[in-house]
Amino acid sequence: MQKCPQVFRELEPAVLSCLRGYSVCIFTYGQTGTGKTYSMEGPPEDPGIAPRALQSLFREMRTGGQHQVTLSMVEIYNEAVRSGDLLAPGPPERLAVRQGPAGQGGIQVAGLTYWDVPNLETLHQMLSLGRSNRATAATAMNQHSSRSHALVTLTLQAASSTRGSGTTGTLHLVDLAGSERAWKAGGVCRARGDPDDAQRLREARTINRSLLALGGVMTALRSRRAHVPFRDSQLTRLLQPALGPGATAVLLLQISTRPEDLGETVCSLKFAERVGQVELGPARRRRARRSGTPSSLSTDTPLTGTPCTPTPSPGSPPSPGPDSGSSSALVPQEDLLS
Ligand SMILES: Nc1ncnc2c1ncn2[C@@H]1O[C@H](COP(=O)(O)OP(=O)(O)OP(=O)(O)O)[C@@H](O)[C@H]1O
Repeated sequence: MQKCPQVFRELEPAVLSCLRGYSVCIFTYGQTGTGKTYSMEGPPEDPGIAPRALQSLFREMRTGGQHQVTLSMVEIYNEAVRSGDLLAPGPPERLAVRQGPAGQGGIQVAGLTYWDVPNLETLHQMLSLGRSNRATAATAMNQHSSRSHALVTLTLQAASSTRGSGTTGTLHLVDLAGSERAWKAGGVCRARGDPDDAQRLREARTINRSLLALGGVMTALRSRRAHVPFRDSQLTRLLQPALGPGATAVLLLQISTRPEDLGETVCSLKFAERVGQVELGPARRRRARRSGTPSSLSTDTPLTGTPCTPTPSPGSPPSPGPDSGSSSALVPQEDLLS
C-alpha cells in the first residue's frame, strides 16, 4: 500500500499539466469507511491529494506566466445537485443541471457560483468552508460518513504570452460517497433506535444507484459504445466533461482488507479493472478565447453554468505560471493545440 506522498508524486505531472490547458480528473472510489475522504483531503499533519495538488499548482504558477484560478464546488446529495455554499451563509441551494448548447459540449449548472481565487490561502479557506457544508452522518461503517459526492473544479486560465496562446485547463477533484450494503448502512441506526434509519437507507440506495450509473458509463467507455449513458444519474452528468475525449482521469481506489468486506472489496477491484481499460484518447489542450469570463473560455469547460459570476476575493492578482511540464506516464501524450 502506497502512502499519500508516493501516490502524489505519481499524480503530480498530470496535475501540473492543467496549467498547460489539459483536463484532469482525480476521483476516489471505494466502500464506505475505507479512507476516500482521508486520502483526498487528509488532516493537516498528513495532507491528502487535494491540498498537495493545490500547493503544487500554486508553487508552479509562482515561477512565471499569468494565470487566473477559478473555483466551483458542488455536492450531489440524494440525486440533487447542491451548491457548496462556500462563503455566503444559508442552506445549500439546489441547482439545475442541463446539457450545454449543441456543438459546445459540456454540462451547464444553472446558478453555480464561480470564485476567483487569488492565492492558496484563500483557496484553502474556501474549500474548508465548502466541505463543512457537506452532508455527513454516522453509519455502521463510518462515524463521519460522507453522504454526498463532492466535486471541486479548478479552472486554470493561462494568459497568452510570447511562448504561445492562452489555455484553459481544468482540475476536477472528486470525492465520491462510499458504496455500502443497505442493510449495513441502516444497521447502526436500528441498533441505536435512530429515527434517521429511513434517511440513511435512502441515502445508501441513491449513492449505490449513482455509483452503478458510473459503472455503466465506464463499461460503455471501455467498449467504445456510440452511446454512453451519462444521463443516468446526476453524478455521471456532472462527470461527463471530466470523462470526455482527451481528458485524463485517475481513479484512486480504496479497499478494505477485512475478511467480512471481501464481497465489496472484490466489487471495487472489478470496478477499478473496468476503469483501467478505458481509453479517453490522446490528451487535448484547451485554447482560451481572447476575452471573457472563465465559463466562456473553453468550449467544454466542465460545470459551466449561467454567466459566470466571479466574486472578488481578497488577495493578490492571479499568480504567474510557466508553460513547462515534467514527464510521466500520466502526462498527456499528444498536444492538439494548434
Ligand atoms: N490512512 C489513514 N490513516 C489514519 N486514519 C485514516 C486513514 N484512512 C482513513 N482513516 C480514518 O478512517 C475513517 C474513515 O475514513 P474516511 O471518512 O476517509 O472514509 P470514506 O471512505 O471517505 O468514508 P465514506 O464513504 O463513508 O465517506 C476516518 O475516521 C478517517 O480519519
